[in-house]
Amino acid sequence: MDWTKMTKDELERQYSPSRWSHRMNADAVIQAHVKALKAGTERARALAQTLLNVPYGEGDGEKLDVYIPKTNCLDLNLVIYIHGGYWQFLSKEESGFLAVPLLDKGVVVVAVGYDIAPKGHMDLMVSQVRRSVVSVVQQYSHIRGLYLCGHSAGAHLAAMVLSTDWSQYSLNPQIKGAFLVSGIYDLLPILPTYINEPLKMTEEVAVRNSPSRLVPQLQQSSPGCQILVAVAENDSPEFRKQSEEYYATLSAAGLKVTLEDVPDTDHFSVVDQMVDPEYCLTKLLMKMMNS
Ligand SMILES: N[C@@H](CC(=O)c1ccccc1NC=O)C(=O)O
Repeated sequence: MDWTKMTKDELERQYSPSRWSHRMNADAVIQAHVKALKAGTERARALAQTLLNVPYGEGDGEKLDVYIPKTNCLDLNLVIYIHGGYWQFLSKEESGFLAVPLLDKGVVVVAVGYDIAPKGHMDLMVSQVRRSVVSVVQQYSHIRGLYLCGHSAGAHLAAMVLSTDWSQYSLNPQIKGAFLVSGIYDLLPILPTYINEPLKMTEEVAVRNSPSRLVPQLQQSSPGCQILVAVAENDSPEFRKQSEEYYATLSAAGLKVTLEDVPDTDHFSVVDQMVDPEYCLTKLLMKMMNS
């Protein structure tokens, strides 16, 4: 069904990922997700050489964590991870888990912090993640390749980074690949829902921050970027449609994009399993970096 024909209740159901898990009830699945992210981040902090709370701007929330392989080799790839949580939950403190499988393979992982709502608003969060990428490129200019990975609201923010008009910034980061996991690319359907209560987006804000409408800018800014749009098999029909439609738009624009429908996953397990080096998305990310 077209979202414009849905009631507020139905939209809220479609945009409540925890209600669609086949593993657990809504509260339990979120709890398990946060627990898995925290445990993974703790492991990563033990395994890596870390630089925590590195500022990328003046604001209190404008800090990032760097996870560096202990066996220092030259020619490293770097992945910037942008956490999810509907622009109002989670932080970089539980967002280092992706380093667990990648450190061994000589990949630096950066977990970006940004000001979630109600402190932050959509334009600010988008500006923060863009500036964090510029700052990482300035700091690590010698790296082999720069990649982005984002989950849920973080996939939205990563897609907004790809669609940046860099003429406003001090440099143009060459992003080699982007891993967009269970993202939202059109913000209009969430305007009438509870998700927008702390965000307070107007239609104008939602329109200018919807990656689905910024594909021409992406084509200009990131024409060679390899993009993987991944969605969980058990994501809600609306979430699945968000990924399918964004993939189709990118593909029609001639971009290098693939759609990955990840079997036997829900909105949360689709990303928290990335601590496992044998998980299909972890392998695909490694493959992207080695291609
Ligand atoms: N109300 C949302 C909550 C949610 O999405 C969420 C909550 C805590 C941490 C992460 C979340 N979502 C995505 O990462 C839900 O029903 O799943």
